Amino acid sequence: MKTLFKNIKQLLQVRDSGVLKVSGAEMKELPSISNAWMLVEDDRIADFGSMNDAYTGDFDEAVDLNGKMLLPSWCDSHTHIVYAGNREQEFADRIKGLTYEEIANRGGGILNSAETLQKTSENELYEQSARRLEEVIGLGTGAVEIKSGYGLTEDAELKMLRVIRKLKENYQLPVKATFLGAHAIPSEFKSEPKIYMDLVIEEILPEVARQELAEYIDIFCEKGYFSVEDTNRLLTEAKKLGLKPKIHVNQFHSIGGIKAAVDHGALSVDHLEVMTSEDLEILKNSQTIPVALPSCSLFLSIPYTPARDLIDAGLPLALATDFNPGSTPSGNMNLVISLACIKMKMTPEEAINAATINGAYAMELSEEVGSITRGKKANFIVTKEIPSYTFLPYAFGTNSIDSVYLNGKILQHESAKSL
Ligand SMILES: N=CN[C@@H](CCC(=O)O)C(=O)O
Ligand SMILES: [Zn+2]
Repeated sequence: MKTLFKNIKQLLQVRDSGVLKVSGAEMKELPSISNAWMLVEDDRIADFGSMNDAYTGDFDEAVDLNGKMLLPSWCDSHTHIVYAGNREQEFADRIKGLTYEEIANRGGGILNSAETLQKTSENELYEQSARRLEEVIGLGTGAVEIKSGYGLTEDAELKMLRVIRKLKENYQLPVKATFLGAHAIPSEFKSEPKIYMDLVIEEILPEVARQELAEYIDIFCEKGYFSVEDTNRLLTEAKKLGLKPKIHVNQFHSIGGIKAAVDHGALSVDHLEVMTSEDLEILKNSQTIPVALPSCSLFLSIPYTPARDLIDAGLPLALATDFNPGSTPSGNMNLVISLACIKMKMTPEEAINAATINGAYAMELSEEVGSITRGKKANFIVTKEIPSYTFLPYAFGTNSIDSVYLNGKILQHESAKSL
């Protein structure tokens, strides 16, 4: 099946194969073709060019995109989409003056979500999570990473990871799974946190690896959660089982998590709201990609990741949602790119690069998705008629998406199932 998309106002993020991420000043460039065509053959991008050099080959169907733009789907490399229930009561409590930390200290926060998830059946958890996944696909996400970490017992962590596996099987977008058993210390281990780490490392992790339920390992390396020593221990063991680190660091404090991550060859370090110059230097000498989560900063009123410092130091940067019930109850990558521009002073080109090709890199998917490249998966967004691509982050809160495609097929009725 060959479909020709013609009269595309602008075809965005056009790259040769081999560009797996963009760093520093490269992020200012968003290669594009104005007045373009693109040919999709089955589930792949087959070819593209300028309408001035029109496509003359055969095709089965033509779609006229007069005035509309086409860009690769968003690649959301950090989410916690699989969770049960919500935490809107904590939201109201924070408005009244309690802090995120105070709520966590009185047994709320991650432990609150874990209690709910433990009581929720696997089927119900799947149904709630599938609804969220369908919502974000409709918002233009075409590849996603999903973490466990709201189970905090062997049974509940494995339940979460089985739900992620089922989402992978049932939905037509690449899904990567991350084991985040070290997300918070359950209350029963409060006085002996080491025993919980022993459980995660000696019991749960080997089972996750045996059942091949996750590609990545994560830990919340933060004061009051897990130490650098815990991080080193976990990452050492996970590596032996073939799980690469993508870890939560520097959300509230810089305690040495970035160094530990880089020492263990982490694929990404995520959050980074609090950065020291030493942290920046360590990243400059590494292959680890920083990931910023601006919707979390908005929701918790905490600092934004210093994107300018990172990019101006020549580093790559990816943007992701962090979709979760506590710190970011939103999986909207369109809002993420707006916040990146408005609050982090990223240019529209930098934000779109960070949310597409660099997001794909942060999931080891940039040979498959993240740019308009011959041979890549035809996962893309068609915009409404908009004046320029800058309109996407500029018109924050506006839905500028006309339609989304996964594997060359248009999403019907808000559902990406069984395309
Ligand atoms: N910071 C750690 N984990 C999540 C939030 C967890 C929660 O509050 O439920 C995050 O990435 O923001
Ligand atoms: Zn997170």
